[in-house]
Amino acid sequence: MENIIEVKNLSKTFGNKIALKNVSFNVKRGETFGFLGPSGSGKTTTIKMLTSQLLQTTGEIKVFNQPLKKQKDASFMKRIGILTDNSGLYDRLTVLDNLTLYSELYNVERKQINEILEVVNLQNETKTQVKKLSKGMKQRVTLARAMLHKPELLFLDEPTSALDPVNMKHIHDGLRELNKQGTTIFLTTHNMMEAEQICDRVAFLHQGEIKQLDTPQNLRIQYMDESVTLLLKDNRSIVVNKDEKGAEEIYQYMRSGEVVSIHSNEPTLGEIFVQITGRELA
Ligand SMILES: Nc1ncnc2c1ncn2[C@@H]1O[C@H](COP(=O)(O)OP(=O)(O)OP(=O)(O)O)[C@@H](O)[C@H]1O
Repeated sequence: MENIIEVKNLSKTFGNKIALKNVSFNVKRGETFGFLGPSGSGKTTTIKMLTSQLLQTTGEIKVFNQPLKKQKDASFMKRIGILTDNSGLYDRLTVLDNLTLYSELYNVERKQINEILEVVNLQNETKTQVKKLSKGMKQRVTLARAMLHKPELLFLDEPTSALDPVNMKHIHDGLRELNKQGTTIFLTTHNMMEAEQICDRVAFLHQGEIKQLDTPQNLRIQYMDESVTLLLKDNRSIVVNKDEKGAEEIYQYMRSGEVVSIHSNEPTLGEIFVQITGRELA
């Protein structure tokens, strides 16, 4: 699969503060790629450099097969969508007027606004002024705006940080659908559940460096415990090693008909992150 983003030896320093250290990765066309890291690990800095909002100190970035600096033009901006914390919404305008303004800029059909409003669950707030919305609602309008023109490549910086579980699910469903329709998604998050649910591959960022990069499934297998858990009929659960002795134990429990279920002890992405970096994601 063709790379839509190529990053080689990327670094960024602010004065003597190193925000990003020699980071390299590729994002394939069609995938949802997650950049996971705790606060201050360099996620926003990376998104800003990938979207031409910030210049790198050293390293190369290619987007759509072109070095990035040559592309800061309208045609490039039309191919991407960006959600960052600075919302850029017009506070005194309604939700609908904000999106209409944007749709005119990007030649988006009116019916697409209604579609997107449903994706972000704001179909009943179209006439509400943005200044009267809650933080989570504003985040959803900003997200709607970033997705409205169904960009080839969508950058989302912590897209669901202010959302409750119901709206988070709405957004995840919407992102999956957009991805199915062909949008490549690059998202940052410190929410490992979010990453597990929607990302095809994830990079673990810690203090400006990529510590791991793989599919969630491969990471879970790589860091899997050498044991399995048996749930028995009397509600006991026992942990058995994956060795000859363990096999014998499992055999005995199976023979006596006590086993309800057996499952492997796969760690969550959050647990893997702690194993690698010694600190929590959130
Ligand atoms: N304009 C700036 N000037 C100086 N230092 C900066 C600037 N922007 C970011 N930094 C520093 O770079 C590091 C990475 O910051 P960045 O905002 O990329 O982290 P992040 O992973 O997005 O964190 P968060 O989840 O809190 O948004 C931090 O130590 C931050 O203080």
